Amino acid sequence: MLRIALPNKGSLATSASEMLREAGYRQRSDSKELALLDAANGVEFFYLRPRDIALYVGEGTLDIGITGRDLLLDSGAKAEEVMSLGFGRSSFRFAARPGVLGSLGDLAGKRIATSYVGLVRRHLEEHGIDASVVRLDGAVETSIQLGVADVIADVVETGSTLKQAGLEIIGDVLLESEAVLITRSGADEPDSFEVFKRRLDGVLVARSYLMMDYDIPADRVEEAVALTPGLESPTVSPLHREGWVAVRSMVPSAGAQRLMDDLYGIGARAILLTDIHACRL
Ligand SMILES: Nc1ncnc2c1ncn2[C@@H]1O[C@H](COP(=O)(O)OP(=O)(O)OP(=O)(O)O)[C@@H](O)[C@H]1O
Ligand SMILES: O=P(O)(O)OC[C@H]1O[C@H](OP(=O)(O)OP(=O)(O)O)[C@H](O)[C@@H]1O
Ligand SMILES: [Mg+2]
Repeated sequence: MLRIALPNKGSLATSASEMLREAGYRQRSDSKELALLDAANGVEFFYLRPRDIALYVGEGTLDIGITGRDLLLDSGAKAEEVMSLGFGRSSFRFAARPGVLGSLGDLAGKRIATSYVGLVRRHLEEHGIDASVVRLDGAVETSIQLGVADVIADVVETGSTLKQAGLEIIGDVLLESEAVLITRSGADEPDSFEVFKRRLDGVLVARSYLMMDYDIPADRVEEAVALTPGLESPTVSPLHREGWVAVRSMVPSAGAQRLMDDLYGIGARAILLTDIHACRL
């Protein structure tokens, strides 16, 4: 039985559950459920605070987990990233009132409020900066207005929270984060982990590719196939109409409309795009 830690609430919870559902696993219907057994697939899910997930996995209490890269690195747990999952993207940044800091060098002697003390301390150490770190649970943007800190270090997604608080970003991104699949560092691969990873991979591919079909004169097929090489190799089948063939190929969703225009331009017709519901490569 593969024991898997999943976010119980917050920014990652819904997307993580959706991804697992798309991969064919049972998911809880009530957000108060703490654990869920999917016996048919040989897995058991435990719904935990995203911040605690790396600890459970690092200690070996649970085999694998889904959490944010920033939370994994902040925790210092003995767990490592196996695969990035393409949702929950954010960046981790310093911010302050305009004019307070010219550059990150001016952080020395300042009070920095954050919920990610591990990340911030490591960054300060690496840059030889002596500043004090104020640990807060959330709403860190308000700490400046309330006089508890001079600078904050926090997750930025759209930037609207910073804007509302009248703060501006300072310096470069400390970390680009997204949801990641994690295991215990150095552990043997748990049973059935390969199948689990392949299923998640299948979801990522199904989300980022479409299936394209078109008909084309046989003498243009090499040109067309160069535009739609597929992942392995496109399927080319004969058509009843003499001198024409049908081509079927997976194409990246991004830019698919442009690709249809280009194919039309070289003589392809009946160009169809369809969703891929699930896949194993
Ligand atoms: N807009 C966002 N706000 C906070 N975290 C985000 C956001 N977008 C993505 N994330 C990611 O979600 C993870 C934090 O999730 P967590 O559930 O702890 O915080 P939260 O979404 O702020 O929830 P809470 O309601 O408990 O404050 C981090 O990996 C973070 O990078
Ligand atoms: O860049 P944005 O799109 O505005 O998102 C980032 C904000 O969202 C999160 O706060 P949340 O609403 O989770 O409140 P919290 O600070 O109490 O965790 C995070 O801590 C930032 O404040
Ligand atoms: Mg939050």
